[in-house]
Amino acid sequence: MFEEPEWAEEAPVVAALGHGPSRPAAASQTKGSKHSQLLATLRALEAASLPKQLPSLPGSDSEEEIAQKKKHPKKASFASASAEVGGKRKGCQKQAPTESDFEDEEVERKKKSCKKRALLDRDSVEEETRKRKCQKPAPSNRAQHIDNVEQTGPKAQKEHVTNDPHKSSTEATSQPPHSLSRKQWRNRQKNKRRHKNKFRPLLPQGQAPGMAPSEEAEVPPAPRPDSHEARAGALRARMAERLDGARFRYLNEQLYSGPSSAAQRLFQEDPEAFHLYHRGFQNQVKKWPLHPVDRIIKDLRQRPPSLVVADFGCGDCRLASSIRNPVHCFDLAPLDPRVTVCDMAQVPLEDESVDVAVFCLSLMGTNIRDFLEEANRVLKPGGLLKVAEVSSRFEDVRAFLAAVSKLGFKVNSKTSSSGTHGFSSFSFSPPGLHGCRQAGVASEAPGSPPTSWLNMPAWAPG
Ligand SMILES: C[S@@+](CC[C@H](N)C(=O)[O-])C[C@H]1O[C@@H](n2cnc3c(N)ncnc32)[C@H](O)[C@@H]1O
Repeated sequence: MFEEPEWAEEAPVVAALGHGPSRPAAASQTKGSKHSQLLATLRALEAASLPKQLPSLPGSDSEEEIAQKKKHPKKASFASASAEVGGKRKGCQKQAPTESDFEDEEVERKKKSCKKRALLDRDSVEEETRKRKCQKPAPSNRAQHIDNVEQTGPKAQKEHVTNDPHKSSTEATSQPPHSLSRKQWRNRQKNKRRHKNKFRPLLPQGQAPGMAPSEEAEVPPAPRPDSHEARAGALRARMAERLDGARFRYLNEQLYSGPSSAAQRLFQEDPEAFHLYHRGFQNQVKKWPLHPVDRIIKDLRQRPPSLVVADFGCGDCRLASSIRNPVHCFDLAPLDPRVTVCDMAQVPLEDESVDVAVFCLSLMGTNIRDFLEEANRVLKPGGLLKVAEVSSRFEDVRAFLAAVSKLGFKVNSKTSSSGTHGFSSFSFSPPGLHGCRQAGVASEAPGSPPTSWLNMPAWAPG
């Protein structure tokens, strides 16, 4: 195998052949010496040509080469490094195409192997170079050669990264195991991908499929309309709605079946129940073709806006919001800042201070008479009492009118509609504080319960 130190010793001889001086006196000696020199040079050239071919088979690990490496492990390391790198580069660029002994495929494989080895051997080459530099000065051609090697390193590395996909870091991990055939390995990769996709959560709308897994995990996917989650959500909403409806009916029943003081306590202790009641009430209102308070609003709009109005059981103050008149709003709990929270059996108003008293769907509880007497107290003489209720509550309208008349009120008008959403509206004129009281007291035996004055069935919401 060609070794660079020998080449360095032989090189001057070659140089003398072409450029040395000629002397005729020692012609024969010179001729013989020249002849032997020529032979030596030829041998050197022959020897020099051999190793150049051998590195064109790098990585082939031929028996010969392995044997050489075994014989001179250290030298072989450097020699193979320098010669292989240099030779392989040449082999890759020039020599391989001229090697007719080898198949193209073999040459390609060796080219790749050449690049790999160039990188791997770079370190050992550098190390050996350092050692040699310390031992003796490097010949120019060798130094140049090592320079080439030095250049080959990064270059080879670059090529290694850019041109050799089999050696990229990502692919290196997915190299087929030696025990598997290429086809088996491909199938395995395909299965892995399928498995991965199978358990990947659905991408939310607009999310790119290439998004990083961490991002996918951070953004919870929106459930599809027909998904189990969506159906469960809809079911939960329906159940909650039903539960609210049931609680509304329960509260409604409570308000009608007990005295107003009990209703007041109920909402004081559980303010949320009041809101729930009103949500239920609003749901009922949506089903009605006409809200009775709108009829009262229409009527009051035709009257002077200076009239003072008292709304008993005002709810969300729809009346006060719809007319220009000053309105006193009373209720058991506030849905609006204008509300004065109180039991309407006792409102904080002066006697004979209002022009119009309104009870719209608010004659609830067993002490209706107390409400009407309180209205009579605050109404000015010549004032107006307006009552609107669900028609079904008036089992006997005449009985109702008779009871109210006993309090001193005079019936002005009545309108009634039947059916599920039927309402009855009445308008009364109060006889004045004194007369009302006399009428009320006169009609009832002392100490008798208010329910004995008038029995009105509770409104049962549909
Ligand atoms: C069915 S809502 C009607 C609300 C409003 N008047 C309307 O027509 O939209 C009945 C209202 O009367 C109130 N109410 C019932 N009894 C009451 C009482 N003793 N004192 C004050 N408000 C009462 C209830 O709290 C409820 O807000």
